Amino acid sequence: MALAVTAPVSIGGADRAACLASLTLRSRSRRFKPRSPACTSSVDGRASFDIEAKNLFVEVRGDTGLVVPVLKNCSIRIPQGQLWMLLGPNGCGKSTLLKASLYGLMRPSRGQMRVAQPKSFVFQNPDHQVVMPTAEADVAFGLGRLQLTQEEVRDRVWRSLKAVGMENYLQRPIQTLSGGQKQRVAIAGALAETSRVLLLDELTTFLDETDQVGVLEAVRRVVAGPPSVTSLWVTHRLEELNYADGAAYMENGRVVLSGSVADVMDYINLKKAEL
Ligand SMILES: Nc1ncnc2c1ncn2[C@@H]1O[C@H](COP(=O)(O)OP(=O)(O)OP(=O)(O)O)[C@@H](O)[C@H]1O
Repeated sequence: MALAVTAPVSIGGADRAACLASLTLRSRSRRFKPRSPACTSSVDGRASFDIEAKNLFVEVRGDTGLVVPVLKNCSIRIPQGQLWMLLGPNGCGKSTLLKASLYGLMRPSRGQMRVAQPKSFVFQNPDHQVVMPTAEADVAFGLGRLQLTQEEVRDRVWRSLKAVGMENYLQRPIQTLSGGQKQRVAIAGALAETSRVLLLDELTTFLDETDQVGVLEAVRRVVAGPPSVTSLWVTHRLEELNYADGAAYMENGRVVLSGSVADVMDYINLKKAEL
């Protein structure tokens, strides 16, 4: 069955019922209760979003010097205090959208991007981010520019490492940590800077299954807070959707579907079935 999706939609009704029978991917049992992807969390009852892109365009200059559009009228909204996964085929613009969320890494040419502050980006390869000799020194590194006492720094570092389950590794030389443990140190660094938004780019690419689950569970704990954090995670791994409150799917520079994990899974399975 062909499904033409040109704007953010959710799949429902007869289409959905007809497709469910052919699905091959089912959600594994979840270890947490996802929040409603359409939740409202502000005091006045209106929806509150920590990440919001509206009709965003991003262009880059290609190797030949020509300007290449990468994001084309891309829109997305991530509710406060939720973990959302961003999926889509290679080259559709996922990382670009994440980088556009951090002005400076990639500046939109048109449209609006609003991301709550402070915000942090965690890279795919922790070796590009975790640079100090010990876990403690690395998490403390970003705090140097703040006017904090030594005791405050120590306290923040410990609390941040504890949030990702790494409080027993304070003095551990970085080169002796696994990839997943380094990723958790990188996340702790963002938390120590009291980041309200975490932008996460394929964090588990280089990790085995144990480390993958360790990082996913750490991010879930961090998102739950307190204080709660909002997170957008780019992934190709469908099993990671089981940890998300919501999901968005991109194609050709724009978000074509955004909402519940079940809807995005259904859409991906539909696409697989069409191949
Ligand atoms: N600085 C740049 N110069 C030239 N092309 C770029 C640049 N940045 C991104 N692109 C192109 O924009 C497109 C989208 O790239 P992006 O990395 O955002 O995709 P992606 O969906 O994250 O891909 P993947 O899943 O493979 O990581 C690709 O075709 C990429 O080659």
